[in-house]
Amino acid sequence: MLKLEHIRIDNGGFILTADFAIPPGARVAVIGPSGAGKTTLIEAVAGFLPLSGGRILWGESDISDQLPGKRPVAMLFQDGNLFPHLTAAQNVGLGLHPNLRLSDSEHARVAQALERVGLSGMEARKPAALSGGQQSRVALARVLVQGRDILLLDEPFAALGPALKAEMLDLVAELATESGATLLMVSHDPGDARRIADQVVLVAEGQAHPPRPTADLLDDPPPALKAYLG
Ligand SMILES: Nc1ncnc2c1ncn2[C@@H]1O[C@H](COP(=O)(O)OP(=O)(O)OP(=O)(O)O)[C@@H](O)[C@H]1O
Repeated sequence: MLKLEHIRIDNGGFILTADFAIPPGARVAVIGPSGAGKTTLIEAVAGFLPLSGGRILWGESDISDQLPGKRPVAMLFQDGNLFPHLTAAQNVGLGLHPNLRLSDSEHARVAQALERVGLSGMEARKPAALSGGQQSRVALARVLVQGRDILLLDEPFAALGPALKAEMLDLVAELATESGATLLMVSHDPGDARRIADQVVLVAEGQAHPPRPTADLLDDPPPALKAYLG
């Protein structure tokens, strides 16, 4: 269980509060107007932003003061964040060790992760020699190889076309199910939420609201969501 216990985040004067729990293995979409605080919420869970109140718990442990690398989280950024001078395998290996000194079993884990996202045989290619979709797969393999309990995705596939985005979302859902990881995904697109999320956290008016079943919320949106959905 990921518990956000009366948390308060102060992001340069912008204040966001949240008080709810997310069951393990849930797939949660985080939606809301631009500037409402979706990234702020995800970054606080990842440990990139400190709390100014409350606690974040994973199971029984309080992770509020843990450094990002020590938390049970892996984050997939908007642009994938691949290094152009490194191969696909090296970019994935960074998920295990920033210095890329990997043991034999770690090299095997990198190869397995690349295979799982459909990139066998492309280990030695650099990002420039991969398509946009393949680059997204490398970034996803880097998240996967870390084997963390919580996956945080911030608008991960915004740059991809609709068909490719749908394919990547389905792959993320499959991988989360396989590993039992809890997924939190920021998206601007309610269609993404319907596609892979069983619950939705609405971020609006300074608050991240408790998760609600996706169809319930999107079929009968509260005013703040209605205004955003148009
Ligand atoms: N470093 C900062 N200093 C001051 N204010 C900030 C800082 N970073 C973000 N903010 C403000 O915090 C608020 C929330 O930003 P955040 O990026 O979390 O929103 P968002 O919902 O993810 O937006 P978008 O959908 O546009 O990406 C915004 O009003 C933004 O201007």
